[in-house]
Amino acid sequence: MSARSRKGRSTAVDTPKSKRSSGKAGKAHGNHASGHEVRLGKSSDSFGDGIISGKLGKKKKSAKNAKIADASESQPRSAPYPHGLPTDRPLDVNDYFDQLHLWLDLEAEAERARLARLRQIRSQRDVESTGQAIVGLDLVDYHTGLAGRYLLDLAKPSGQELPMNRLKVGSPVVLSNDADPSDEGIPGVVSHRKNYQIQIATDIFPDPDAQNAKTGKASKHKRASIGEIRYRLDLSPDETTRKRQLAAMAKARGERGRGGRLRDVLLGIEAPRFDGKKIDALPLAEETIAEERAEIKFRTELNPPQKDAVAFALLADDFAIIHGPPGTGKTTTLAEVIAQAVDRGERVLACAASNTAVDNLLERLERLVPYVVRVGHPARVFEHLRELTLDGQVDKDPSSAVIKDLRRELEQLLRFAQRDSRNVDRRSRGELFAEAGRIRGQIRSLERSIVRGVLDRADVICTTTTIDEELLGDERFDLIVIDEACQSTEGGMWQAILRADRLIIAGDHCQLPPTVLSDEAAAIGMRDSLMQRLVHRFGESVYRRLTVQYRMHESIMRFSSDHFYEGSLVADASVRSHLLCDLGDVDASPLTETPLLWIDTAGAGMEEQLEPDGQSKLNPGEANIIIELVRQLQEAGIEGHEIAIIAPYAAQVRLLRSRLDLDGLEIDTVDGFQGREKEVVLLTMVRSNPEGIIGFLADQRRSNVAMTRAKRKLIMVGDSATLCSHDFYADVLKYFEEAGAYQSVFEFQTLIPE
Ligand SMILES: Nc1ncnc2c1ncn2[C@@H]1O[C@H](COP(=O)(O)OP(=O)(O)OP(=O)(O)O)[C@@H](O)[C@H]1O
Repeated sequence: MSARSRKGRSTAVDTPKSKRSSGKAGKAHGNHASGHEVRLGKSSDSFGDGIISGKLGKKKKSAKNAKIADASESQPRSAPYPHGLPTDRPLDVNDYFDQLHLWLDLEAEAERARLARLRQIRSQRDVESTGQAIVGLDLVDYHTGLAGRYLLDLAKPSGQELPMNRLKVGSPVVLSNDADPSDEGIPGVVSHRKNYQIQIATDIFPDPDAQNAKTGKASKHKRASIGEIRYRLDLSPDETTRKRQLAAMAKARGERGRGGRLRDVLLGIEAPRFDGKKIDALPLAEETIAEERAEIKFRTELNPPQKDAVAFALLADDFAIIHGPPGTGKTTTLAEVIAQAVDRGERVLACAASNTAVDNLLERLERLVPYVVRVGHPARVFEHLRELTLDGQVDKDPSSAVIKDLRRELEQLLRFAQRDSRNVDRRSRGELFAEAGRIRGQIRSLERSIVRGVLDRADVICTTTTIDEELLGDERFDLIVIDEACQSTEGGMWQAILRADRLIIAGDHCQLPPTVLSDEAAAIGMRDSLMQRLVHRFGESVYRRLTVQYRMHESIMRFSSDHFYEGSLVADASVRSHLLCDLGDVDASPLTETPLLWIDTAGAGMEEQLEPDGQSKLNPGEANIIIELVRQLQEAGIEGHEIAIIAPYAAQVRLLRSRLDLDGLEIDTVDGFQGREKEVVLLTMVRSNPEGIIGFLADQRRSNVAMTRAKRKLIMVGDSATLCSHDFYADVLKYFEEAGAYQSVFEFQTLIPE
C-alpha cells in the first residue's frame, strides 16, 4: 500500500487519523486550542529555548504532571545495564529509563563538580584560561527583549578584547559579583557575542540590593551602584534541559496507545512496521519502494539513493532511519521528506540536537514549505533566518506596535533607576523595579495571544530537541523528524519522541557522538546513540544509506568510505576530481594540484606541550608548519574564507588564533566543524610524545569528521611515530603514502627550526 493512501488506512497498530494530531484541516493543538490561560517566560527555567517562552498548557500542574515531576526526582543508583544498552534483546521499559536517568544524574554531578572547581579559581588569568569564565566585566548597557527579558551588555574595562572563551550564544551562564565569592549570581543565557562585548538575556535585573535581599547576605557592595560593580560570567550546568529530559522520560515510561507502541518498538520489544508489515516480513521489497517513489512528486533534484530514502521514510509506520555519511545530502533528503509529509496534510516537528543543525534544516525547508516557524532564541539562529523565528513572526504582527511602546516605557524606567541610583533611595528603587515587573506582565499577556496564532498556522515547527514544553504545551504532531540524531543522547530525544507516533531520524554514527562530561556515564553507554542502537538491533531493514557525496575530491573521500562505510560512497561527477587549482585565480603548484598531503614531523623534535595553567595540549612546531602552509596557500591565491584549520585541542586552536590573523580564516576544534566544509582543510594532530599516547584522538569518529570537511585539499600535519602506534592512523598514513601524498617535514627546509 502506498503511503499516499496512508490517511485512509487504519491498521491494528494505527490510531485513526482523527484521533491523532491532525493535518491542516483539523489541527488539535493541545490545550491552547481550548482556551487555557497562556503565560510567557514565567521563570528563569524558560531560558532554555528562547526569548519568547510561553505556557500554552494548563496553568496549574495537573495531578498527572505533578506525579511526573515527582517521578523525575527519584534517583536510581545502580546501572541496570552496566555495559551499556544491549542490542541483542528487548529492553525492559523500567530498566531502560532507570539507565537513562542514571546517565543524566552522573552527567549533572560531573557538570556541578566542573563548575565548583571553576568557581574556586580566583586568579583572573587561571580562571579565564579555562575558557569557561570571563571575569572583571562591566555592565555597559542594557535593553529589554521580547517577554520583557533583560539584555545586559558586558565588556572589559577600557575596551579590552574578551579572552578566548567557550561562552557561545545559547550557553547557560551565571552572572555574579566578581568580588564576592559567596554571591550565587543570577542565571542567564548568552544572547550575543563579539570580540569586545558579550550580551546575556536574563529574567532578573542584577540589582545589588535585590540580590542581597534574595540571599539574605550582607554585602560589602550594598551601597554600590550597579555601574560600580565588576561582574563575572561562568558557564553553568544546564539544569533546565536536564529537568525537561527527566520529565519526558518519566512520561514515556507510562505511555499507552500509539505512543506506548512507538516506545516499545524503539526499545526492541515490538517489531517495527513499514507499509503495514512486521519486521519478519521485511526488508521491504524494492518494488514497494519503487512504487512509492513513482508516486512522489519530488520538490528537489535528488539522486536515486536519496529518492529511495524519501520513499522508504514515508512508508514507515513507526520509525525509519536515514544514514547520511559526510556530504551525501542527508539534510536535503530530510527536508524533502518533511515537504512530502506536509503535502499529505501532515504537521511536522523538525528537530536536531544543535541550533546549527536545526538552522541547516530550516534553510532548506524555507524554500519547500509554505509556513515554517523556528522556535528558539533568535540570537542562536542564523541571522538570515531570524525572520522565521517565533520572535520574528510575532514582531511582524500588527499588535506588536503596542508591545514596542510598552518595552520603551520599561527601558526608560530602568534607565531612570540606573541614572539616579545615587539619589533614589532604596525604597523608591524597589517601587521602580515593581513597576517594571508590572509592565513586563502586560507585555507577556499581549505576546501570548500573538504567539498562539503564529504556532497554530505553522505546517512545520523547527526546534532543538530541548523542547520548550511551556511553549508547545501538549501539542502533538503527525511526524517527528530528528536530524544529526547521533549527536543527541538517548535521554535527549524523548521530549521530541513523545510528541508523535512516527519518527524519522537521520544522522551518521561514524561522526561525532554527543558530548558527555562524565566518564562514568560514558562507560555505561551514554555516548551511544539511539540511531546506532536501532541499526544494531534491527539491521538493514530499518535504514537507508545515502551514498553519493557532493563535497570531496574522490581521493579525500576514499579513505573514509573504505574505513567507515564499507566502500559504499561515490563522489558525484561535479566534485570527483576538483582541485584547488581549478578555482579562479589560483596558481597551479604542487600544493594546489593535488588533493592530499601528510607532512610527517617524526624525528623533528616537535613535541607536544601542556598549556601553561591549563590541561589542554599544544604543539608550537606543528603550528609553525601550519602558518607557513597558510602563507603558501595565500600566495597561490586561496582566500582566507576558503581555508579551515582544525585542531583536536583547544590550546592549539588558541595558539593558532593568536598567531594568524587572516580575514575569513576559521580555526576551531573538530566539534566546531561537524556539518561544515571548506575548500582546503589543514589538520594539526598535536600529539607527539615518545610513549605513543594519542588521548582522545583514538576516537576514530573524530578523525572521520575532521578528514571529511575538505572539498579540494586535505593537509594533515602530524607525528607518524606517535600516531601510528594506533592502527587507525597507521592505515591513514599508508593511504597517504600509496596516494603519493606523504612528505617528511625534512623535505620542507623552511618548515624546520634551525
Ligand atoms: N541530489 C543532489 N544534487 C546536487 N547537490 C546535492 C544533492 N544533494 C545534496 N547536495 C548538495 O550537497 C551538499 C551537502 O548536502 P547536505 O548539507 O544536505 O548534506 P549532509 O549530509 O546533511 O551534510 P553533512 O555531511 O555536513 O552532515 C549541499 O551543498 C547540497 O546542496
